[in-house]
Amino acid sequence: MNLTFPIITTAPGKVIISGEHSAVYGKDVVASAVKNLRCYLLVEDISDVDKENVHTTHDLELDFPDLGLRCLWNVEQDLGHIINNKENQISSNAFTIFNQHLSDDIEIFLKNNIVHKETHLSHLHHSACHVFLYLLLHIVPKIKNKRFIMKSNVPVGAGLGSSAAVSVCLVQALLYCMGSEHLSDLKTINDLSLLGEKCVHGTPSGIDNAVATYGKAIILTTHTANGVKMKNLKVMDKFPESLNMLLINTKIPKSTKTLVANVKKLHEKDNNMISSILDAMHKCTQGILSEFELIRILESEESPEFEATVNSLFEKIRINHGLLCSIGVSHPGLEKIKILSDELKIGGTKLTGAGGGGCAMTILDPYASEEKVDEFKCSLIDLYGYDVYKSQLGGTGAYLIDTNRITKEILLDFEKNTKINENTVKLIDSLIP
Ligand SMILES: Nc1ncnc2c1ncn2[C@@H]1O[C@H](COP(=O)(O)OP(=O)(O)O)[C@@H](O)[C@H]1O
Ligand SMILES: C[C@@](O)(CCOP(=O)(O)O)CC(=O)O
Ligand SMILES: [Mg+2]
Repeated sequence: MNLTFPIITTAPGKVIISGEHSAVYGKDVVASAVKNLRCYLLVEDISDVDKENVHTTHDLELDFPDLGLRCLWNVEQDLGHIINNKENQISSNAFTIFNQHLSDDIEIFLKNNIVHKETHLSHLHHSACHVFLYLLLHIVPKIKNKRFIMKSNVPVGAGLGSSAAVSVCLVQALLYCMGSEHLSDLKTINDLSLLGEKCVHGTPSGIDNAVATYGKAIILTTHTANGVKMKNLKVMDKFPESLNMLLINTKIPKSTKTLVANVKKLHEKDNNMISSILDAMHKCTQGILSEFELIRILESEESPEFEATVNSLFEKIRINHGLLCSIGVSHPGLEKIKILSDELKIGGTKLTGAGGGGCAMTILDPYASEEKVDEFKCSLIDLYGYDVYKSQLGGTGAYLIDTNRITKEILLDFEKNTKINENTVKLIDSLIP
């Protein structure tokens, strides 16, 4: 295989319609890719001129400008002790299994090599380096002379799956660097990106990386066969066309790791009570899916039955949010959105993703007036400074753009600018099927 560089890999963010947190405990979950939110990773060769310019002998560069993070490493000098340890070497029959030893060694390396202050940013840096090094050393430890520049339109830590989109982009790019024939094998990409999510928060359900890998909308269910838990992915054909959705970003920072750990503590403290809440969330997800199906059948004519089904959907979304609130994953900033949505009666609102800040979603009532919806949006923007997006659901999952399709314009924007340019996004997106 003739490997040419640069390449770009890209994957979408997601919105969880129902089932966040309960999914970690094997309950049903449904989520969709979001068309206008994607992550982009450029991988290119490091030239000798680049090295002379910074007077180093680095042969690996991580450049994550969204986090203000840049690391230059020399693979042999800095990471050789990790790579050469037999326990960190991944055999081909364990290629998609998480290696705790490797993850622990990376943790020690980062503790000794990255300046640690107890700030939100330094937690983000730590977690981003951990995921990057884990996937790199797991998939292609022999890598040399490559720069990885990651730029994303998925807001970081907002509940829209930025961590999973990052992992999926890294995995597909690393499979390319390895010269793997699994490069476009979505199952391998999905399995390996789950390992990246494990680095971020320990016990991922797999829904975020599945959506970032496969795109579209996905229902993830878990069943037990002979005592072994098995995950089943089902691509959902379509959402009802009569329903529009808003995504509201409070911009309140949160970490999925902390929220998942808090729910775990609660679950350990009162297993019975929390299990019942998780079961109720499972029923909510199943109910929401049935309402969607019925709405799709009924939506061509606005009958009383259609209206009743839409109301029943909103009821389940309300219950789902209440259940999430009861396990402590809401936030006063999210409740403000919920209250305003109830006051103006414009549809069903719930938090989405891990909660504790980040985003809420509102499915708009098709009978709500335009004025009320505008009042809702303007109040959120003007009163609280939130971002409001009209979300377009669906879209392509993991995708690789090869060297011949990367124009000078795209390359220059990646190399020179901190934030990805809107035109570059349009150019790249036009290359995605
Ligand atoms: N643009 C980005 N560049 C590099 N790393 C990123 C980027 N966006 C997200 N990440 C990674 O994802 C982590 C945030 O994940 P998480 O807490 O699960 O929030 P989210 O809800 O956005 O997935 C960050 O700590 C970092 O490791
Ligand atoms: C809380 C959880 O259900 C979703 C987390 O999503 P996000 O990282 O907040 O985008 C965790 C999971 O499913 O792995
Ligand atoms: Mg995440």
